[in-house]
Amino acid sequence: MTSTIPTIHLTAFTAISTHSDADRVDTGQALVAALHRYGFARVTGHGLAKDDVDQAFRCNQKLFDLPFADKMKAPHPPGPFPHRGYSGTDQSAAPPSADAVGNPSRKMSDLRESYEVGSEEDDQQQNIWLPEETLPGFRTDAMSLYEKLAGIGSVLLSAISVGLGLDEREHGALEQLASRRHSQLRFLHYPAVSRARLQSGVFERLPAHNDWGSLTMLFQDENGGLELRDPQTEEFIHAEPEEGTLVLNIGDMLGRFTNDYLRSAVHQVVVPSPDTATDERGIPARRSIAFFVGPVPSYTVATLPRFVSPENPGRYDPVRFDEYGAVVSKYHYQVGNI
Ligand SMILES: O=C(O)CCC(=O)C(=O)O
Ligand SMILES: [Fe+2]
Repeated sequence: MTSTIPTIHLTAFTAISTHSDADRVDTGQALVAALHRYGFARVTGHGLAKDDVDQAFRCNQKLFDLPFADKMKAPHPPGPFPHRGYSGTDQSAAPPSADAVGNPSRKMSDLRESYEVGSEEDDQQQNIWLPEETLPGFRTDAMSLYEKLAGIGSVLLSAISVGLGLDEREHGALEQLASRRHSQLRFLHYPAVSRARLQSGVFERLPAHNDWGSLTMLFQDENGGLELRDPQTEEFIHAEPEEGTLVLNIGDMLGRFTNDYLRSAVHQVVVPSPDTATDERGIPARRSIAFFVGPVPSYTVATLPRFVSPENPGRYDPVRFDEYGAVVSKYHYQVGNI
């Protein structure tokens, strides 16, 4: 693996008064260059305070540490929609037999649990909450995190707009790709993997996929595993966890909007190689928090004319975000990716 993930310092956009317009153009262009070349970047100076990140991971831990029966008080409904509440399997149940371990049809959810949250003002999907007494403060904390991350999503889009040099009309179209009421916050927990299970083969915790929104911000704990595919070499690059850094990746909507000038990034979460399992018990658990920025569901995403030319014909027809999401999420649900 030769490539490294570029790091962009966003302070020109998050500490406005101490930076000039020229700084913002430099930052925007550096961000766009990274997203054009790779479809992803690390971002520092994003404006989410360390305390907020720590609090978010405490929330993640308390949530998934609950007994399975408690987590099932807010179950994700069957099917991909609404994409809200808890998905996972009972980790305390008997581990699968050796046969089941080698069986590729085993549900991926054995290796992952998640909890999805949206805006309280989302008119399409309602949140599914645990009873307050089951996890006091979770609802308030999750909503506060949602709002902060939605704000950072808008800042990132502004930086992209400056970097692309969009005019006012084009900027208006880009802004439609981020709806504060229709984005999604996802808490993820990948349980520890025992030595016995590791020896049965290395598998993904989350198979390779693209996100279908506009862009995704990802915070991960110190236990790595996230890999992003370099679109030129097609090699996966390991995103080594770094404190204070989020990993930004482009989703399908921004890919379509820019005719792939900004590339929707293929990414996955792998179980670290068994050789790295210094712990007798195997590979430790991993936690992450993803925030998916997306358009209003009824919005039709069309490629900006500036990205289309006779040499570079348009690759995509306009598509309504909800119609696109319905097809893609149904697929992901069927294969067990969500
Ligand atoms: O957990 C991670 O690092 C990645 C999560 C992810 O890609 C997703 O939820 O779409
Ligand atoms: Fe993803």
